[in-house]
Amino acid sequence: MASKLLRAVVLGPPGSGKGTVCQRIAESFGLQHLSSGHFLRENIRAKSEVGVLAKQYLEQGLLVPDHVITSVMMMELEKKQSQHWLLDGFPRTLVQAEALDRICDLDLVINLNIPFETLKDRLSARWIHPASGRVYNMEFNPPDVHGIDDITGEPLIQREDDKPDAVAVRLRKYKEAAKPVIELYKSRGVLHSFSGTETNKIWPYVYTLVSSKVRPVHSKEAN
Ligand SMILES: Nc1nc2c(ncn2[C@@H]2O[C@H](COP(=O)(O)OP(=O)(O)O)[C@@H](O)[C@H]2O)c(=O)[nH]1
Ligand SMILES: Nc1ccn([C@@H]2O[C@H](COP(=O)(O)OP(=O)(O)O)[C@@H](O)[C@H]2O)c(=O)n1
Repeated sequence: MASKLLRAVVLGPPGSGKGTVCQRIAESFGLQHLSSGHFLRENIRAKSEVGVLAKQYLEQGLLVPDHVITSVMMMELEKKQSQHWLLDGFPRTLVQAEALDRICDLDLVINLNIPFETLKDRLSARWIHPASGRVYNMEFNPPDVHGIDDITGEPLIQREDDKPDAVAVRLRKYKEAAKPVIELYKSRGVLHSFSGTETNKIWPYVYTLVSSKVRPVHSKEAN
């Protein structure tokens, strides 16, 4: 078992289950889950300089400029230098992947391949708890009480960019931007792709893969 700190990335289109899989990996292996989308939404809520700039892009389903998201993520990664980490939503373009290259060597890239129709269905039923980034789905993992976060009791919301028009733009943009990133990681031999329509079926394979790099927090098998 390697003792070095894990540097991992989860790639996949909107709705592919990056957040869901990252949350499970973070819980099972005790590593830091860093979601670029969550950081952007936190900045928007706080009306920070980055948030004000990013808002217009997120609302339209567009990617924020590379230098903006890269500087947000570099600041976060600097704070987590001594921990295992897992990136969700970053890098999304080749320029972002090259910036990440300058600060670390990735050990593992998990790529989620999910059919287009499945993505659209999932996003229309996604609800989030904005403060924590916890993700629910009215069919897959509904909250205990409709519209309420299980942990805090606060209201859940639907993301503006999960509305059908923005979803169509996001899915199209994802493909163009992600292709060279996927090619880069494939050529390095760190890319592991998983296809399917159900996270619960993909998860045991992801668990086994991550177990080959980091020790699970609890020594029970994935289920
Ligand atoms: N029906 C269904 N929904 C899922 C499955 N896996 C994840 N979801 C839900 O699909 C939505 C998108 O997943 P999320 O992890 O947020 O994807 P991301 O956009 O790639 O981070 C969320 O509402 C999840 O709860 C699944 O296997 N089946
Ligand atoms: N590297 C990134 C990550 C997110 N984003 C923005 O944040 C939005 C939400 O990203 P996310 O990773 O939370 O969600 P999904 O689009 O994967 O569902 C994206 O649609 C982009 O507008 C970005 O511009 N650049």
